[in-house]
Amino acid sequence: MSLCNLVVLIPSIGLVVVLACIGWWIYLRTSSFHITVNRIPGPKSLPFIGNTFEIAGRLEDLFHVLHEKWPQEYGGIYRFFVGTHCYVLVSSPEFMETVLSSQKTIDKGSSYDQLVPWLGQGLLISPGDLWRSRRKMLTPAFHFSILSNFIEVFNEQSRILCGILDAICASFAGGKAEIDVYPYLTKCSLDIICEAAMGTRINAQTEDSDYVNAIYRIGKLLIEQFQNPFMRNPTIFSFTALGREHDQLLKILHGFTENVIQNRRKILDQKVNDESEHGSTGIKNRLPLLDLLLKASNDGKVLSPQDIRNEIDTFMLAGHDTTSSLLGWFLYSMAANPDCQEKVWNELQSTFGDSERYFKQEDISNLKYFECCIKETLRMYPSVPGFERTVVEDIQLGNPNDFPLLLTLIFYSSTGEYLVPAGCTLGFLVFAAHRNPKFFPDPLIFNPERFFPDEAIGRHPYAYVPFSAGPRNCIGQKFALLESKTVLSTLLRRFKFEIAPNAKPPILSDQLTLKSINGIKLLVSRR
Ligand code: HEM
Repeated sequence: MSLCNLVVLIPSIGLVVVLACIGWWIYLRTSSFHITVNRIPGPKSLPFIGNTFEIAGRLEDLFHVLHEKWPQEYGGIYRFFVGTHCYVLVSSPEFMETVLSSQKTIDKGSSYDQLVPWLGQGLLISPGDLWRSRRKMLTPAFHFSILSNFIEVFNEQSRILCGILDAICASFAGGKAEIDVYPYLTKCSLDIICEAAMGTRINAQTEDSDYVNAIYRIGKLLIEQFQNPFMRNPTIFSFTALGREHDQLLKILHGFTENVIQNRRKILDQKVNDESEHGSTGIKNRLPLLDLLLKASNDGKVLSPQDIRNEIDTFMLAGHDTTSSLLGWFLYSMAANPDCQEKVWNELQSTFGDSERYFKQEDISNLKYFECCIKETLRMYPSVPGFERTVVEDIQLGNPNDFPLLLTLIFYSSTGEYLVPAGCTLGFLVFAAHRNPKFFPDPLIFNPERFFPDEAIGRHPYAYVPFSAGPRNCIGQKFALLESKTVLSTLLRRFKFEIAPNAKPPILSDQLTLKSINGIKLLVSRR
């Protein structure tokens, strides 16, 4: 290209950029969408780029900006832009209630798209009517009477975990081991959900398996993909090494689930034949989820084999990563608050004494302080620190009719009333909400007494939402709590947990669930 051409080209490009910026500036100031969203407080944003630079970078920085810095600067609602897309994030209980209790804001946000190749349209991400019919179909699988069948699995796997920790402690001088407890807890909850959802033992705690390694790896890979905006484009992603690895992992994960489903279908068919000829086969009725799906499938007419696989894969993810997070943060909280650990230990002693017996559902009523410690852990370290919905119809947050019309028009945003227009993504900042000093004074202090019945009276019901709330809340809440109580009580009866003298505080990040980037390293010893 000649010098003469360059002399013409460079100013032309400059002119186009300037004109585009002016056009964008005029659009921002005149479009009703932007006038409406800009009434919501939030950081200043650049044309086309929005606030992308402020949230780019390390996971821990992103977490800090979204859950701590901006809520402190702007309060219970703020907006920002990634490129030209508007996100409105809420942590005020009043706004959470309006949205979460509505049947209109059911569809998930675009951040979940990355999970589609693995989970398809499983319950966690399915939209509108599809979600409604699946939720109705799956709810009976979580009935109280069915959950009690699983307590044996919870106890068995807790014992295996204790055996592993025992052996590790014994290998350290003085019987006190310094370990990152997180991987052990993850494998325990993987074993539990696998048996509960699929009726299959993967022995994640004791054996190496391609399936377990693939589940581990895909969680990390999805975070790597999320961190790179280019990789979020499926076409670009498919040409990268990470994209190819992703496809390999999906082959392993889908292949495993399909195999289990086929085997279970054969067993069920066999069971029906045997029962019609000889009465019950005596096979334990411990597999409501997969059985329920297979029975509901009506030979593929209602649920295709892929639909069933999607639901099972969804439960494998939603049912293990969340619980491991709770187990890990609970042990950390106990180690960091030895007085609370002693109180829980005393309560366990008076319930179990020195007996090695299994945890039973009836024990729960004797373990009130322990239960408050679990609730307080989920307050300070909610396993799901944030989640999203797509706004398909404009939503009014608050009620402007409570205010005189003129006042509302002039001071729209300062009255605390906002309109969130269709097209935005609404995010729920559970972590920020749980650390709001208005509802939880001294929020950084671990204080289980906040959940004593007298203390909790009058607290806004949406100030504490670890399992979300409203129609699209966590379907596995009761399962998760029963599992956690079994595993944690078994661990605390046998072991003491302490913070290692030179341990660095955990670095928080949202990696599908709330995780510590530097693990959860504790000193573990036998009681
Ligand atoms: C401490 C443990 C757990 C926590 C804190 C938790 C929290 C949550 C939250 C906040 C949501 C809503 C997410 C959103 O709207 O995007 C959710 C949804 C869900 N959870 Fe859990 N969860 C836990 C354990 C479990 C377990 C053990 C299972 C399965 C056995 C499970 C299955 C699901 C499913 C399938 C959904 C989607 C429900 C729907 O959209 O209808 N969760 N969970």
